[in-house]
Amino acid sequence: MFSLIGFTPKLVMCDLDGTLVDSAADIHHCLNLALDDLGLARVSQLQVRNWVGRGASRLVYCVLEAGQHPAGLHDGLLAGFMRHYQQAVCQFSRFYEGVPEFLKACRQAGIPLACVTNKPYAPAKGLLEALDCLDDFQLLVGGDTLPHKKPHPEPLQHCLRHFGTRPGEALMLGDSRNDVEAARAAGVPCVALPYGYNHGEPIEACEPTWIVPHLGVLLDRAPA
Ligand SMILES: O=C(O)COP(=O)(O)O
Ligand SMILES: [Mg+2]
Repeated sequence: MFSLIGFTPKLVMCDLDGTLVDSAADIHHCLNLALDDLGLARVSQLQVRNWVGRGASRLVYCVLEAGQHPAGLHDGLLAGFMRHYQQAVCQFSRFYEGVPEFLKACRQAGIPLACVTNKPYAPAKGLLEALDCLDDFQLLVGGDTLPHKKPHPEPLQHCLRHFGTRPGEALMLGDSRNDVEAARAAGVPCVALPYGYNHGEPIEACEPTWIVPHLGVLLDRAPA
């Protein structure tokens, strides 16, 4: 395990949306239910895929801006979205290729896992629970857990302190510029996945330490 990156990390910090879980269909569905409640036009799943990654509040601002709706609707739409999403966080969401095997391998190797997401804590916990992997993570940091979220290094530094791990001995896994920049600012090497949500920008442009097609590649098995 981990021969591709040349060291065995003492802590693996994982982004959630777009890295472990393809969650855009549920986010899209619940956003549209909240838009319906307010009599506003629906958005497409492609739009949502380009907006996810900076937390729920920013997501709602993107929706309002795209529909040319007044910013004053933000708090109402956010509350509606959170209500719907909390009730139906995992109707369509699925792990990406290699994720269950990767989590299992880390568990078996005794490598602690933290989930570091910009998604608010409550739905992040609900999603991990629904996918039956909450217990794989010794720590969950949501977008509303600390004063700053990614790309600020604070969530990663919080994890490093919690586990007493030095930055260079940890590993960040992510799909977006937020993850790569947070890792860089915290001094943590970063494996990026190219399949997630990066606001339309190729992940190469963010210059992560490594890019792998899926997390199964880190397990040193021959690809299927
Ligand atoms: O919900 C979001 O904004 C994305 O969260 P992520 O940090 O898990 O990609
Ligand atoms: Mg992400």
